[in-house]
Amino acid sequence: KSFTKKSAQEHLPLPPGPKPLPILGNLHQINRAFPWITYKEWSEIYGDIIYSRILNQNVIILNSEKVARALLEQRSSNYSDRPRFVMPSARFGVSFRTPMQGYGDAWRRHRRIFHQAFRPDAAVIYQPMQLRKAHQLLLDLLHDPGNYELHLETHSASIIMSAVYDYETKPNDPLVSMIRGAMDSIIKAETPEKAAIIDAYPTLTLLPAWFPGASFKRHALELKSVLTDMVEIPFEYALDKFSSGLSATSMVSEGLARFQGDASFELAIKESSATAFGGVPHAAVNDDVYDGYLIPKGTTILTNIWYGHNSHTQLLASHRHDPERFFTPSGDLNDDLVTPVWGWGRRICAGRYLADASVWSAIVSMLTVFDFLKAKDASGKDIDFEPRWTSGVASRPVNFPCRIIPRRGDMDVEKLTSLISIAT
Ligand code: HEM
Repeated sequence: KSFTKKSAQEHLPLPPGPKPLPILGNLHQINRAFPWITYKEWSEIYGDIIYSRILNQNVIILNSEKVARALLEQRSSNYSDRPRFVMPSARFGVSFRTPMQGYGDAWRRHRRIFHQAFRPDAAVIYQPMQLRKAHQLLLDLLHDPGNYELHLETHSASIIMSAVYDYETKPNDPLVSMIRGAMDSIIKAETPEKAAIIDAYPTLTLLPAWFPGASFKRHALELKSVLTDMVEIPFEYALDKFSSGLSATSMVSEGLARFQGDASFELAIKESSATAFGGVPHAAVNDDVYDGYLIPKGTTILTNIWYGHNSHTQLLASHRHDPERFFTPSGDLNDDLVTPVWGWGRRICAGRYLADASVWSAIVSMLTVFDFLKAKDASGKDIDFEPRWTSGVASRPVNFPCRIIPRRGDMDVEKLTSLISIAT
């Protein structure tokens, strides 16, 4: 019976998509810096579920929240795997972090550790620390508004370092710089499109690192050493603190206390704690059928979160400043929590409650104290600019000229410090 079902499935069409070339597939048609733009253009022609081929890999792009939910949430057990090579550097043994784990026991251990530390009722423990970090962000912005990008990055890194390792960051912290450097490399270079090229031509990995064109290998080897430091150094710090009985609540101290003596968990705590951020593809475990189309086993599933957002919430583009989108016609808050940012199904972001509270406390604190305005030129006219975005597996706005000025004209560091101490 299962044989008949399988042969019937094999004759089903694949989802619609652009015509592939014999070896390249659709690789040549994809905007490699901003693939989501290509995926959006394809969706206008082919719809919400698109089949494409990158070299020898089947890639299905989900371009709407509806299809993403139908597959990744409602059929979660079939779509909770990760592609074999999410990252090019996985070829060189860089695959210990939670987002890259296949759907199996090691991943389950990682998720348990995250869940214990960051489930909704546990994540509230970190709120006083998050508020303290939001206040530090205000002081940094007041003192040195031109470097706002650095202050925002320091804010999010220092919350993660505190919640995961109970590590208090210092100004210009070397550990934060190291982690920022490693994350930058991952985001820029470790895209699923590049992983597909190396998966199709594994012999490329045999080229010596100095060979022209083998830059990915040089990069992967460098990344391997940076990532090893990123896993070992903060973990050793947290372990020492835990052993001396001095540690406050953190993901590592909670994990060590709970699973002490279980070697597989101790390794999982070390590996999972190095995870700071994910935006990564899913993979289909078995053949599946959706809307009359075949989704073959092993297919890489990419959700175009960017497009999902821009078509989300009554087609109001997320890049427009338009708070009205969160109100009902009668003026009450609607129930839109913009959940697609966290992904879907069993691989949904494991740090979402912590991250949500960090973003919220930082935004409300900044809006209370500052106005964010366009920068002015020498003649006092507003400087207009076209927003630009970084490329890679995650994207953020490129630094743009702006003025961050206190809403109260008499605000200085001393006043702000005293206001903060009254508020806490
Ligand atoms: C605003 C900040 C954040 C955003 C937008 C975000 C978003 C995401 C997204 C989209 C995924 C992929 C979900 C999927 O595959 O469907 C993910 C995975 C993940 N995130 Fe986050 N995340 C954020 C912050 C964090 C933080 C602070 C932590 C940890 C403290 C964290 C831990 C993880 C982990 C462990 C995974 C992998 C889950 C798995 O593969 O099972 N994230 N995140």
